[in-house]
Amino acid sequence: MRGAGLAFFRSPMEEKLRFACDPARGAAAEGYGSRMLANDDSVLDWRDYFDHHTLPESRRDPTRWPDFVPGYRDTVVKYSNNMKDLAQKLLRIISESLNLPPSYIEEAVGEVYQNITISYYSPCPQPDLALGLQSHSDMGAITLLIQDDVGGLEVLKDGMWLPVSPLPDGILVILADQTEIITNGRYKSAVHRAIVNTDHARLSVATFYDPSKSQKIWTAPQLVCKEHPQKYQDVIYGDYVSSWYSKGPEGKRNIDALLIEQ
Ligand SMILES: O=C(O)CCC(=O)C(=O)O
Ligand SMILES: [Fe+2]
Repeated sequence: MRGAGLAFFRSPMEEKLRFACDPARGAAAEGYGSRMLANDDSVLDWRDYFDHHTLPESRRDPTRWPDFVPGYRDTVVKYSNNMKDLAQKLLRIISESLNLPPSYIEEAVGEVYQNITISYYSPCPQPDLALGLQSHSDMGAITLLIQDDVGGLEVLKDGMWLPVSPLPDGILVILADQTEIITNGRYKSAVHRAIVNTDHARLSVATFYDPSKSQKIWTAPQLVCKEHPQKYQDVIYGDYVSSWYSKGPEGKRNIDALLIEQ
């Protein structure tokens, strides 16, 4: 999967632009895009990406993906199916760890909407003025990330940014906001960002396991008690996503807007 991505990003711009995302389709459009320019004057995102809509199969149209890298489309389809299985296994383990029925979180999320985003961060002449990808938490249920050996991902822990050592053969699990809501905060979504450097390009592939826009997400009643009052309001996932796109992450967790005053 990383090889396919790298071959794409190293291809001539005119080839890549044949698969550019359509800005008219909004921020969630599929295809090749670039955030090398700031949309305001504060933070620069120094990142090229390719976003694939992979599940449910009705959204999956491999003709929208590169045709000039041999094996690209088959690789993405295979990877999509494998990552779905792995994400579901992990959600089962998480459910069981909380004494919920194994399929609890999977069912609470409903039909999976999976997107796969390859990010390519080229070397940046002034890394102190830019971020590869600004601070955010992922909005869906769970994200599986693979990366090369360059490093650049950081997670926020106790107010400090900690670098994540890149494990080129590992799959990094990033819990996302809906899992935090369903588990009443027992599992927390991770605030993370990507930084860039002057010398090395970096490639990562994030596979997002998200609910459908119409799915209602609520906290498992089994996890609400006197010691653990309900933390978050119920939310329709589509409304959650729109509020992120209208306000932007700005380093603050989108999920905090749902906090119930205790
Ligand atoms: O490039 C990375 O390591 C992070 C990517 C990421 O967080 C995302 O696409 O949501
Ligand atoms: Fe992320």
